[in-house]
Amino acid sequence: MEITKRGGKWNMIQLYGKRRKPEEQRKGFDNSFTFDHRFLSLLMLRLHLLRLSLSPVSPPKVGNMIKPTAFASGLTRSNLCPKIRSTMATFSTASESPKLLFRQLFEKESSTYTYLLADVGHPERPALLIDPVDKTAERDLSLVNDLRLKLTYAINTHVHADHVTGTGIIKTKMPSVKSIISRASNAKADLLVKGGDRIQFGNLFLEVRPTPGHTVGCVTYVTGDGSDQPQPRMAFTGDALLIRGCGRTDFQGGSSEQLYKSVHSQIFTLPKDTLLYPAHDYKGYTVTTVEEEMQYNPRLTKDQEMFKNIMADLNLPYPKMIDKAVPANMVCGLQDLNDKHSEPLAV
Ligand SMILES: N[C@@H](CCC(=O)N[C@@H](CSS)C(=O)NCC(=O)O)C(=O)O
Repeated sequence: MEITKRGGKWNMIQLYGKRRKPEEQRKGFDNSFTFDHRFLSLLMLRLHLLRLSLSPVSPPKVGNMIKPTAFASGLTRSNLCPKIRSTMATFSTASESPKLLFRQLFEKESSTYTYLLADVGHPERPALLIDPVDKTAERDLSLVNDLRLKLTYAINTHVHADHVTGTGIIKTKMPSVKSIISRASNAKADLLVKGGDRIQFGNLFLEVRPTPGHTVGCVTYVTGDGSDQPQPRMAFTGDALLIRGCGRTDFQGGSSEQLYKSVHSQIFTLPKDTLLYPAHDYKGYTVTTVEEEMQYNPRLTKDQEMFKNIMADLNLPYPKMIDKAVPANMVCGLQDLNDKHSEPLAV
């Protein structure tokens, strides 16, 4: 390849190129070869394969699991020739380093945050939504679509009392999406999780931590611990911990004693720089850290007895939608959709 500058423009005379048509030459185009991206791609692929043939062959290791990811998209060992087989395995390692795409989304009527996470380093771009809301489910799906993600899970941190989850609508529009909630919530969903479980999306995962107290089944989802996982870690605390606040404890099996223990044992023990993302904010905050809340949270920095008194004196009115929201969320938002939805739910 030769690169020249003529008339203030750089021109590439490329080995894999295409000569310009005579009429283009007459119009004053440069009469050298034009650059053709298809040929460049071919050249780069050849160089890449040459490089791969010199590197050791091993499938990607994810935690304790060996993932045969080269074969995840319909390719099987039997339909690959031996030479391709070895390069495919190595190729998948190189192309699948986890890379987190993260979006914080807001539903203004209930002041709810929904979170979109995806592994865009994985060829399938698997994604999950945490705490989607019915009113903004279409917006969330349109974003998933725009970003070319494959939505795998719609996850709830708990049975919400102030809004209906978007999980039902999402499952109706995208039946392959699996709903997730904690087993302790006693709600119905495709997958029921408990403390210690991992929710895998591509080569990234969320760890489930039980954080009861606002409701019996509240959990916090934390990004994985490991050098191949996002740093700093991120925790999606639902209503257990709000920025400079916490969830109320006066219904759905709430307990201030339990909430205090949950936050101190499951959230404040995370690394200090862990980013905390709550399910609601009523003051305009978006994110906080473990360190910040351990220092400034006006409720949770107190001792347990004081915390109990603070919570007992909150005197908040019941959420306006509680009578509609709780029954709907006990079936992950599928209450009006069951006739249209044939997939059985696991209890
Ligand atoms: N006004 C809202 C409900 C507000 C509310 O009660 N928020 C809950 C989380 S949603 S159940 C909460 O725990 N708040 C804690 C606090 O200190 O504000 C409505 O009517 O929907």
